Amino acid sequence: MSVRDEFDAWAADGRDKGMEERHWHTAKHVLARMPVEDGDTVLDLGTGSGYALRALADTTGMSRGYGLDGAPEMARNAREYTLDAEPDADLGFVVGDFGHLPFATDSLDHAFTMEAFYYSHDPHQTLEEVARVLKPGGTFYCAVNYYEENLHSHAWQDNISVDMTRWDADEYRAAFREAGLHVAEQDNVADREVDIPPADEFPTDSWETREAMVERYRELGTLLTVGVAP
Ligand SMILES: C[S@@+](CC[C@H](N)C(=O)[O-])C[C@H]1O[C@@H](n2cnc3c(N)ncnc32)[C@H](O)[C@@H]1O
Repeated sequence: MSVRDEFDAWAADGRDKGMEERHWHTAKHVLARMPVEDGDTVLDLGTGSGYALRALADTTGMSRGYGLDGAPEMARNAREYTLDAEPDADLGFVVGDFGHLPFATDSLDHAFTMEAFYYSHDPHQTLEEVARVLKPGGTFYCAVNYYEENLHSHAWQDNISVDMTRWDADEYRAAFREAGLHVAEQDNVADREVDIPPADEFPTDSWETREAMVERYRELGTLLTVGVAP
């Protein structure tokens, strides 16, 4: 199944909002670290419901944001939610693919992506595209929950028809550098909000042990890699 078919179905049955709720626990900490200044332009790759741009518009002086998504229904929902929110910045949602970013070279100040990068058909090409569209000194905040060290995420591929790339932290750093980005930092951002029941309630439907759930959320959390365009 294509990205379009898979994620249009998610948008149609409300899973875009479900993702937003789950991802917000760590995405908000990543967004708060982005050095967005007044007048900046920000790209959100795989924008889903578009919450990241609306949050940045609320908390920074950014003037323009583009949410790119391969699923037209996701982009349509994001547009609707954004109209309702009446953000201070000019936010637009475009349908496109991570392989060919529809932006001019050296045109964007920052890029963000949450739980989307690893769906790219060619993640190396996507990084080259990000490096191309960022202005010198522009940053790329790349956040993923599906990665090699997070053993608890490995089975996710079985439930989704789009191929997913599972890199470890070293591979992320190496790929960023190969694409010409400097690696400014890499970090695990813990999810401190997901409810973890007391030990005597395990096993649950999803978790054999409390230790495994603690490791997944409180220790591994979201892997963040930050690249800077030279
Ligand atoms: C798991 S969702 C995450 C959405 C949002 N960033 C969030 O945190 O909730 C991944 C999104 O990336 C989009 N996507 C996946 N592969 C893509 C590709 N190759 N090009 C453009 N968008 C893609 C999907 O349509 C989907 O909306």
